[in-house]
Amino acid sequence: MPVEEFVAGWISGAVGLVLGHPFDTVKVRLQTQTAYRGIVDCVVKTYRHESLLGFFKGMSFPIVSIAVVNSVLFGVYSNTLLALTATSHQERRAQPPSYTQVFIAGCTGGFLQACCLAPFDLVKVRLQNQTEPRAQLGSPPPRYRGPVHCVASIFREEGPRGLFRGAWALMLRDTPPLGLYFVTYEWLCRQSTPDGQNPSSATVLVAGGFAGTTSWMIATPLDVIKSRMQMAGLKQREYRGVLDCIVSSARQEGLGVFFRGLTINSARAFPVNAVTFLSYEYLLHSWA
Ligand SMILES: C[N+](C)(C)CCCC[C@H](N)C(=O)O
Repeated sequence: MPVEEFVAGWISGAVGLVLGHPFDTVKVRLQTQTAYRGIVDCVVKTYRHESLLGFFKGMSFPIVSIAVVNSVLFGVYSNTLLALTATSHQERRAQPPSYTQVFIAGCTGGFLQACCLAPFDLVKVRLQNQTEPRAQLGSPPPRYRGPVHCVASIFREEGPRGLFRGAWALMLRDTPPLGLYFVTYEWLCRQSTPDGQNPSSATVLVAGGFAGTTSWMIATPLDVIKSRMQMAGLKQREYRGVLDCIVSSARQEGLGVFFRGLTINSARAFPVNAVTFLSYEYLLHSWA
């Protein structure tokens, strides 16, 4: 099982995360809180109340987890293709896999990375939703002092299963859209690359960006549900499951609720995934 895809996935994921985390924080707040009138209002209030650091809340954990998660995603994707087509990453330029094989490999990687991501994503969302300003005299302390305290509190208050709150919604959010993610990337690369050659950096950037944007546009409704289920029991009501969350959210706030964060998800996804794919391809090419 080639290891370099896992390492390249790790590094490329971390690079993309730092670039995209502020977008992600605004998105999570728009999806789970009613305190903001829109993206600009959320950005202004966050900056005014919490300074620039407010946009990077909850990032320390994902820096570690995105390494694991992106490593699993790209490593499992590439090795599933190896199992399906008996070709390595380099050989696949000359012998491209079918889009069905790419979709299956992407879904496999998407499902397994979601299993790894669930506890980390829960902690990220809980910390991102803490809107108290940095510790000031007299201001109420936030519920969680940091990622480790958050894990300990969830474990104590909600039990070990509490760390996987929202996991089913996360798996539904990630599995088909990540299959589509890799199909979009492969299709765009092949449209602008002569057979048997490696795509240019510009092609990789554009294909990676559109792959990320397409995937996030498809995934946003379940991303809203996932975030709400992760916050349930704290500020939000408890839900009896994914379907209950979907029905009660639609009943209380209308169908538009499922597209909260779509704009910011799409805006964030293009640069983040352009950089992620470019660094991934660059690392594999330099290690070939
Ligand atoms: C499946 N879903 C759309 C949720 C994610 C697809 C892209 C994942 C990428 N690491 C990023 O953070 O953008």
